Amino acid sequence: MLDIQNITKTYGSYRALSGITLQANGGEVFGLLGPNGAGKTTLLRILATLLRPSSGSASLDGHDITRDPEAVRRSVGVVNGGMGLPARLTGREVLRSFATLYGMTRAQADARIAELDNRLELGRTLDVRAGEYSTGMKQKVVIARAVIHDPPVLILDEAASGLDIFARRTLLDFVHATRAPGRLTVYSTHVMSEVEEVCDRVAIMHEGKLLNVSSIPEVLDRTGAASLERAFFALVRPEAPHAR
Ligand SMILES: Nc1ncnc2c1ncn2[C@@H]1O[C@H](COP(=O)(O)OP(=O)(O)OP(=O)(O)O)[C@@H](O)[C@H]1O
Repeated sequence: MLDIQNITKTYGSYRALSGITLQANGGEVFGLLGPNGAGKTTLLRILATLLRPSSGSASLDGHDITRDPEAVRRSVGVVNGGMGLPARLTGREVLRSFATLYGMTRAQADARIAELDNRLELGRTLDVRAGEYSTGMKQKVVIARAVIHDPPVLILDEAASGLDIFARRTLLDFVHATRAPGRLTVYSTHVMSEVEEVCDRVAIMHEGKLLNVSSIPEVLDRTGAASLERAFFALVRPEAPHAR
């Protein structure tokens, strides 16, 4: 479902990604975990065809990111920090306009909005203008907008950032409920507890490099660490005393 082969990205002389190779499968919630600057956003922007890799290749749902970016964009929904909503539109208007862009009829759009209302508890966000939203309301509509066309691949980049515990819970429950054969969610975060809760496997990144890809029990086993946080330190600084 996701196949990344030796992706490198340089900004001038700075190497943000060094030869990333990994695969993720349908049915998985796949975590991307790393501290600020690890390269997670750069990698996800490349997968979403918003940025070109310096070298290497990747395919998503069978579509090559450089040869067939249009097909990749149809197959993927993306949530990242930089997405605004038009202040004068209600949630329903935002979702209907995006549904139209994806070629959906009004009836299809409204059926999908009703389904997403159910799963994301959109509630009054649908009928209130985006300019009046709280952070949690905004993020719910941003997520609904990303998946309005029911893409097989969902990319969430720090999607829980800034959310209160209710909105965070709705998001994590949505991610759980979205897990299905033929569907992949890539969940990027620097928050270990979110990975522990929702991810089947996790890629641990640091300074543009991939340190480990496995399930959480496997990385604990490999490092001899008692928690994911300690496993991270064991991978980054094996000599440090807090690694285990
Ligand atoms: N346009 C750019 N020009 C130069 N350097 C960049 C650019 N975009 C990112 N970088 C650098 O590449 C590195 C990786 O950044 P990236 O945003 O991918 O990391 P991240 O893991 O998503 O971290 P964060 O959680 O802080 O967003 C960082 O050192 C960053 O400063």
